[in-house]
Amino acid sequence: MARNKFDVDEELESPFRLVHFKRLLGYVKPYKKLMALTVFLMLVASFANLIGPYLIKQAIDEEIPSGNTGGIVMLAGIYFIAVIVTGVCMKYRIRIMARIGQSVIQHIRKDLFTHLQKLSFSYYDNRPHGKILARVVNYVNSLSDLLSNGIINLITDLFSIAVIVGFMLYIDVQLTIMTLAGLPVLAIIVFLLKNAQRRGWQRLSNKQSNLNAYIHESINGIKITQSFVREEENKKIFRGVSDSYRSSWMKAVRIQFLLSPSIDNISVLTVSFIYVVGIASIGDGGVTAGALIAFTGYIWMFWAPLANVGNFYNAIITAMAYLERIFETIDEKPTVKSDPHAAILLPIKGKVEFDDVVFEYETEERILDHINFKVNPGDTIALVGATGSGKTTIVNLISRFYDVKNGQIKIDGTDIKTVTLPSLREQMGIMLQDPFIFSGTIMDNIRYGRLDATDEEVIRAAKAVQAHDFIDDLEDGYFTEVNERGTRLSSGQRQLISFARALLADPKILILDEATSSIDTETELALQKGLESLLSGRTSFIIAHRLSTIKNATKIFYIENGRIIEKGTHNELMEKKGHYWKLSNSQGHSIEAG
Ligand SMILES: Nc1ncnc2c1ncn2[C@@H]1O[C@H](COP(=O)(O)OP(=O)(O)OP(=O)(O)O)[C@@H](O)[C@H]1O
Repeated sequence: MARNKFDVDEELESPFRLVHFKRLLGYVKPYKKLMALTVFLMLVASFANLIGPYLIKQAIDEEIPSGNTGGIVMLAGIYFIAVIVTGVCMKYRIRIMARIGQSVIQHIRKDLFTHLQKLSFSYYDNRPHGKILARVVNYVNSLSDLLSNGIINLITDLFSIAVIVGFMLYIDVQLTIMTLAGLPVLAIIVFLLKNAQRRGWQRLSNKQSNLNAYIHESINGIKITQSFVREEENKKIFRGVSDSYRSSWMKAVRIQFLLSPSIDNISVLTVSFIYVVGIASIGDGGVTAGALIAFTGYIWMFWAPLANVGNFYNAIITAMAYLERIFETIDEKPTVKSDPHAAILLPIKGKVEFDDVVFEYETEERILDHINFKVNPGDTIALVGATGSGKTTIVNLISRFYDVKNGQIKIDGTDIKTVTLPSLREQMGIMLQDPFIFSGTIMDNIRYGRLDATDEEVIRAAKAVQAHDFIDDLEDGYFTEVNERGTRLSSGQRQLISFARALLADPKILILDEATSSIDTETELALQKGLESLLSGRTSFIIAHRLSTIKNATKIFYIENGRIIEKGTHNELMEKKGHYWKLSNSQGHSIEAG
């Protein structure tokens, strides 16, 4: 059962977890020298920036009244240098931080992708692929800002706040206390608004993930959509998903735009208040005009870093939710994995045994019920039976795509759970009903399972399965580019390519899951020869609804409700006049009827 459909929001509300934050810092650690340099640059920049109002105060209160032109020029010069220093430091800080941020993101994304490659079928069975995509792309991107700016900004903002308050106290203690008195009120407003803002962004990224999942599903199913003329219905669903994305976007920005004017208003109120109090006290020998101007300058500068600290708090809380999902994926244990003490499966002969195998998917419904059989090397086994009876499940277990619940599967007498997965799967060749074609050339696609094969070996394999002629007819022959899923090829051609791919990989055990279903009778006849060379010397399991393709099998297993209820050669089963005979007759009748 799908854990999360395209229209079900992911849980994105998570508390701050120090362990995740530490893990994130682990990714940043290799860049700690560069980070230290950036902090230094930021501190220099903010100090140079903050000195401005103080210089103005000096000019107004000291140099202008005393008519000291040299002093004024010197202050202007210091100001000019401060501006240049700020600019240069900022430029390098942005450059270094962007580099660190992107490197860290690349590292996290690489870990995610590498791990996704290892996860078992059951993981993919249960999740919309668009949402997995959102984790690798969108969620990781969302960390970018936090990593590029957030952490460093926090340090410099806290530093700026301390320096500003220092300058303010130096200018006038009383005015500073008055300014800071309003601080708790502002903090509460910022906190509340920011909280709402964070929830707004989380809702938005949920909706974006849903949108991703739906678009992904729709692209994959486009042919079915068009053939069932579902475009209008799908448009309605899309409009629904996209409307909720739009409205959550609107809500998020509405809250965001509320914050900035609020802070501006509070700043203006505070500055006005300080002007009133300050001007009233100028005459009484209180603050000087220059001090008042400098002081209000600092007030303006004070709110920005304060709001940034609030921003950081929210950015980190939001990032925590993303990190949680990202680390959850990285930590997801493959349900099927090599045992730590697993041995390498040495080159096999191809004997396969199912010893009282019981199997259930995550739904815990019994799918295979005490399956027993022994297959000798080189045998061809055909699996037949009604749809949903468990044929594909049996062959999936041989490659250990899922683990059995009870019983054992042995290859050449070795329990497949005791050997490493790569050494097992390398000796298997699997061809599915809808063979996957990757973007690239036909040559690349055939070579997919054996990268060291020469061009001549690829061509020989293609010839053996009768694929050479059609490939040769393509405009660039073996070097013709095909797109993902091989949409420019017919399904029969895709199957022939997957036959060649399997032959080239030279597996000892071959699994053909309805692999000949899309090949026309003429091609099939030609293919029989190729298939013979493909099957010879290998143990093969063939699932086919068309019984004509499996008459020559060493043994035929008739599967019903997860059990083998008939076993034997075609002739034996025909004589038995049981289920296989009935199936065979029904196909004969339907052919006659057709
Ligand atoms: N990933 C899965 N999760 C849960 N149940 C599954 C999963 N895959 C298959 N099943 C169920 O297991 C049963 C056997 O499926 P299986 O694909 O092995 O049948 P089959 O005999 O190969 O069918 P067909 O001939 O239609 O391909 C079915 O009832 C199916 O619904």
